[in-house]
Amino acid sequence: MGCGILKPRIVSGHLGTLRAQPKVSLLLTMIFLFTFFFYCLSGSCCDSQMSFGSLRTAQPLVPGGSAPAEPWISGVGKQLISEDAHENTLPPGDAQNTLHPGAALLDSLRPGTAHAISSAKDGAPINSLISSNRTSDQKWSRSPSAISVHSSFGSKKFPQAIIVGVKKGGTRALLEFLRIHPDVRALGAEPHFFDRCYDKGLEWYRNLMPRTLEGQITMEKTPSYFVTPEAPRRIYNMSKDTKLIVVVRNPVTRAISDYTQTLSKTPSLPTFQALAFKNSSLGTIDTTWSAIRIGIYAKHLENWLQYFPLSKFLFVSGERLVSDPAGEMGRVQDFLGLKRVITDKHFYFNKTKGFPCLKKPEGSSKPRCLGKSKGRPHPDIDKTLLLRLQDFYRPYNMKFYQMTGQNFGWD
Ligand SMILES: Nc1ncnc2c1ncn2[C@@H]1O[C@H](COP(=O)(O)OS(=O)(=O)O)[C@@H](OP(=O)(O)O)[C@H]1O
Repeated sequence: MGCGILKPRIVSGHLGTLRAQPKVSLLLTMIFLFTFFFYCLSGSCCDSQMSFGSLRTAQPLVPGGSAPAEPWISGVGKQLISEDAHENTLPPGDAQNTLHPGAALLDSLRPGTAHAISSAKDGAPINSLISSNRTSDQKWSRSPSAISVHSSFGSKKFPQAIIVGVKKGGTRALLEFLRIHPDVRALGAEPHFFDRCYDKGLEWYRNLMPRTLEGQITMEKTPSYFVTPEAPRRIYNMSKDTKLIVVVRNPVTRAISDYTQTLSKTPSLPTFQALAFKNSSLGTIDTTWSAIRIGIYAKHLENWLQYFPLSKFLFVSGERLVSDPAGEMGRVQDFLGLKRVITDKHFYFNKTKGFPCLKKPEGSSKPRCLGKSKGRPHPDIDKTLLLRLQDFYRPYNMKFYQMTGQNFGWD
């Protein structure tokens, strides 16, 4: 029985409208398909998938502000990244069991998910991503080009640029700002390879990296590298061409920020004054306390300069990263040889947060500020004590300005 018999039956049917029905439904289908096609072309299609994904990880708003309070590091990622340098760490013990085999497994078995995981802002344990729906959430939270291109192609390379310091300088903000650049692919978590995990070997390290295409830069940030005596030599041995970015901030404010972070975890911590001075009066400053020692930038830089020439460094002002993020990002992009894509239009100042935030962070269409652990209120420190610390740092700051050829205006 062919189509010929069916056709006359419909035509000869007593309901004349039957003849029109297939055409109408065909027309409606066409209209629907065209509408959907153009909807997708405009990008709205991905947005809807994005919001579907993000619905699962509801993000509260900053009180009184327009941006969500959640950090850019969202979802499962928060397990590793959300808090601070300490918590941004891939625990040395866990790292090999979770990241390396997991990443390898994903690369070989599920290329479509490898990108989402390796580029997760958080460096969430790979195992948890494999076994949860998060994988697909993360996948859909990205633009389609990112999914199809990055996930299946490219290769894992050693980072060509590393944010090596300094702790509490603004390193997270810098990395998250950089991540919106299409030619930057960065590991979200701090791998701590050159300080704590070096014995895992370079291949382990490379395997942590997100895949990159030709022309893209692989990056990571671990602020403790700057004060690790072995780090310069180890990085040099990986590649003497590595570009090194150091975000520096007034060492007095940095020390207080460091203290504030520890205090948030250990409320019984002695006062800042008790820790900063050897005999609790405003006597000798205790340079064995890491919060103080880290801020002697000139000393740490001397060690680095034994391996790398100054031209391999970019010193970013932590203060300007807050007051003029676009300007500072311009310098960073130039240093990395990138097209100036990140500009003023990517930032807005969130009054509630008191910091610049991104209008569209990587992988999201919504504005986002850094999390609660960034921009914490600092405890009040006695003015005399502050002046004493400022005096202490002054000669080191001067030396640092001289070495870098930049005046950061801390004095
Ligand atoms: N845009 C934006 N949003 C929030 N916070 C910002 C931003 N830019 C710089 N900062 C400053 O970054 C400080 C934290 O520095 P790090 O990210 O280097 O800290 S860490 O070492 O990774 O823990 C953090 O220090 P605290 O203010 O002491 O919390 C901030 O002052």
